[in-house]
This record gives sequence, C-alpha cells and structure tokens, in this order.
Amino acid sequence: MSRSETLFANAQKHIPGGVNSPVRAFKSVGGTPLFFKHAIGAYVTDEDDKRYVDYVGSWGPMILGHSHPDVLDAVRRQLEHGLSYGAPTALEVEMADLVCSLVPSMEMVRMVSSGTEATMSAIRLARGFTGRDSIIKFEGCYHGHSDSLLVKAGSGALTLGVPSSPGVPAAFAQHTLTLPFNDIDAVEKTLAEVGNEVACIIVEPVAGNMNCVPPAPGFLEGLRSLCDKHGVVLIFDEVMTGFRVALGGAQAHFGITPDLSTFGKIIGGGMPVGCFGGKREIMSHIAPLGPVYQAGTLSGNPLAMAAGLTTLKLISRPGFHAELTDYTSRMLDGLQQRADAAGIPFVTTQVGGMFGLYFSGADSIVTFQDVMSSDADRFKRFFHLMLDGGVYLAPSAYEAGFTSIAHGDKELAITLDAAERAFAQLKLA
Ligand SMILES: Cc1ncc(COP(=O)(O)O)c(C=O)c1O
Ligand SMILES: N[C@H](C=O)CCC(=O)O
Repeated sequence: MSRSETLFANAQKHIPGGVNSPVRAFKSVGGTPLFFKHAIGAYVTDEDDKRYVDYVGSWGPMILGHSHPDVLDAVRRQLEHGLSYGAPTALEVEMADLVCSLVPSMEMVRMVSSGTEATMSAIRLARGFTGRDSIIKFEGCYHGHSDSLLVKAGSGALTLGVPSSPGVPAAFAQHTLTLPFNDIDAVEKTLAEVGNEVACIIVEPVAGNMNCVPPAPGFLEGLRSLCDKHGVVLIFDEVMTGFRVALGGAQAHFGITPDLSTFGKIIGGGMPVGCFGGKREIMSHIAPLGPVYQAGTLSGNPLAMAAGLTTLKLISRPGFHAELTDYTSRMLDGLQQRADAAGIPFVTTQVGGMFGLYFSGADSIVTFQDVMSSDADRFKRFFHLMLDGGVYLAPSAYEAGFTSIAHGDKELAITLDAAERAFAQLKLA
C-alpha cells in the first residue's frame, strides 16, 4: 500500500470519509485521495514523495505559488509577537485600507475566518438592511455551507449528488429562490413577481463551483440594473474570483459595481480568512455600529493578516495578472491543440488565472445544463492519466482550476506532455 492509501484507511476511522472537506475525497474520480506533505512554487509533493504540477492551489489561495518566501517571512515575523489577541490590531487596519483601495466598491470591510462566514454574514446583513427575507442564488453556484445557501449548490455538494443538503429546514430553504445561471430573463420574471420580498441576489460573477462558467454578455449588467429597479442588494461572491481574475476582482474585470462583496482564499494568502464589505450605507448596519449581529473570536487573526497583506502587496505589482492570464491561456491553448489532434471533443473556459476543462462537443459552455452534459466519466479517466503524468487537477469535473505565478515554461511542458499522452490513451479507450 502507498502511504496515501495507509493514511486514508487510518483517516476513515475517526474522520468522516477520511477528509475534512468533501471535495478532497476523490469521490467522483475514484481512487485514493493523495495526502500531501510539502508544497513549493507550482508543485505539491505527496506522502509517497511524488511531485505534481498543481492546478488546485489549495482551491485558489496560492496565486503566488506555494510557500512564497516573503509570505512565510511575514508569518514568521508575526509569530514572534503572539498568535491571537482577540483585540484590534494595526494589521487589520492596514488590511481594511488595502482592500478598500484595491476594490473601490468596498467602502467598509469586516474580516472573518472563512468564505462561508463571509457570505453567510453578507446575506444576514442584506436581510437586516432591507427588512426582506428571500434571497436569490443560481443553480450550481456555491457560496459556502451555511443553511440558506446549501440549496442547489455546486462544488462538493454537486460532485456528491446532494446539491440541496438534508439538515436545512424547509422553512429556511423556502426563502432561497434558485434560478438558472446566465438566464437574466428568469431573474427579471422572478423580480417582477416577488421583487419586494427579495433582500439580495448573490452570484459568483464567474461560476467556479460547477467547473468554470464565465458570465454571458449582459448577465451581470442585467443583475445590476434589476437590483437597482427592485431595491435588491447585489452581492458578488468573489471568494474565488477576488484578486484572481483581476487585482480588483471580477467586478473590475467586467466593470460592474455590486453593493456588497465577499472575499476569501487569496486574501488570506493560504491562512483561514474571509471578508465581506461594500457600501458604507449598508455596512453601517453591522454591529457594533448597527443592529445586525456578526462576530468572531479569531476574526482578523494577526498571522492570517500578515500572510494576506503580503500576498495582496505582491500581486499588486504591474503586470502580475497579465502574466498569470498569459500562462493560463498558453496552457489551455496547448491542451486544446492536443485534444483536437487526438480527435477528442474538448472545450475550455478561462477568465484570467481561473479555468475550466470540459469533455464536450459544445461550441461554448454557458449554462448549468452545458456543464452537466459534459462527459464526467471521460474527465475521471483524464484526471488519473494526468496524475500519472505528474499533474494534479481538481478531483472533480465540477470544480474550476487555478494557475499561479510560479507556473512557467517548465510546468507548461510537463502539463502538455502529460496531456498529449492522456488524450492518446483516451482515444484508445
Ligand atoms: C465562491 C465561493 N464562495 C464561498 C466559498 C466558501 O469558502 P470557504 O470554503 O472558505 O468557507 C467558496 C469555497 O469554498 C467559494 O468558492
Ligand atoms: N469548491 C470549493 C471552494 O471553492 C472547494 C473547497 C472546499 O470546499 O473544500
């Protein structure tokens, strides 16, 4: 048995399913999840000492690559001063100022410890601000695992086939209206009927939890104008896209200003961090300024702030996102060429350093149905062939992929060589 197999067998004794987050379990691709012990730059190393070019990047945060020396130094420096105080720090003030300067729609920001907390709190705030109970989300979008948002959700919920989780009271779920992503007519119709009951629309501006689906032209613009018309709070969940598809997030990339935004992943530089924020008028309703309660023992944790601040400063250098985008495009072009040469129907999607791979004959991927019509069995075989070739992709056909600035020509060659062999094998199968 490999070390990963032994560890996985042991893990299952006391950890449900052997993992601390369902998407890690390889359920939809089969086989044993890899247990990692080391990560540096574009690579992760498993417990059996096999190294892989990594396109998961801890599900998005590692935009600088793993173990960036400046980030590690910042954490080490902070370590000497204590792990947590449960009191305000200068680092939090610096973080709030930086986030608000990088993302102009953020006039005020509250730090939390995960993306789930960020979206859950933003929803509560939108409800408290508007005095309305209903929310609109989109099928296949994932906004963390809070009750109101685990309805027709993406990510592990979709992968495991339980997009609407047991344990969510029907009374909660009835306030969550779920509409098709990229279908602005459905939003218009719903708001025309019940607009005065809807507190907010929450959307992943690039859907990244049902593989990667960019917004159709006019979709985000339509959401903005419909929210204005019906007094609905527009929330961009930028936990995944924030600081990745552009320094100012998807809202900068697409030029749409939401009322509230949520961030996670990159903002913590690999440490557990999230935040929500936006218009001062709305954020002023959060305690202790206003009556909507929200709190956290470890919120604004100094180690996490040190890692996040250093990451945000490093990715602010001119040209960073253009380089990230360029690598991603070259990698996807290379995959497409090799799939075409092997005669394998294959489509890719990309926004900046975020991408999707589909075994599909469709011209483009726009809807949830497009995603679900792609060949997940073929992806499963591709995933394992790529693993054999030293490339670690997200272990699900319903997760986006991520590149880092540490990915360069060497990693491109490893990836494309592995893919060429994988497509050839798929053709034979
Ligand atoms: C768009 C989006 N929102 C929210 C979350 C929840 O974040 P977390 O896993 O940090 O709770 C995630 C990822 O899990 C995400 O991709
Ligand atoms: N798709 C999820 C978040 O982006 C993956 C992370 C997780 O839930 O473990």
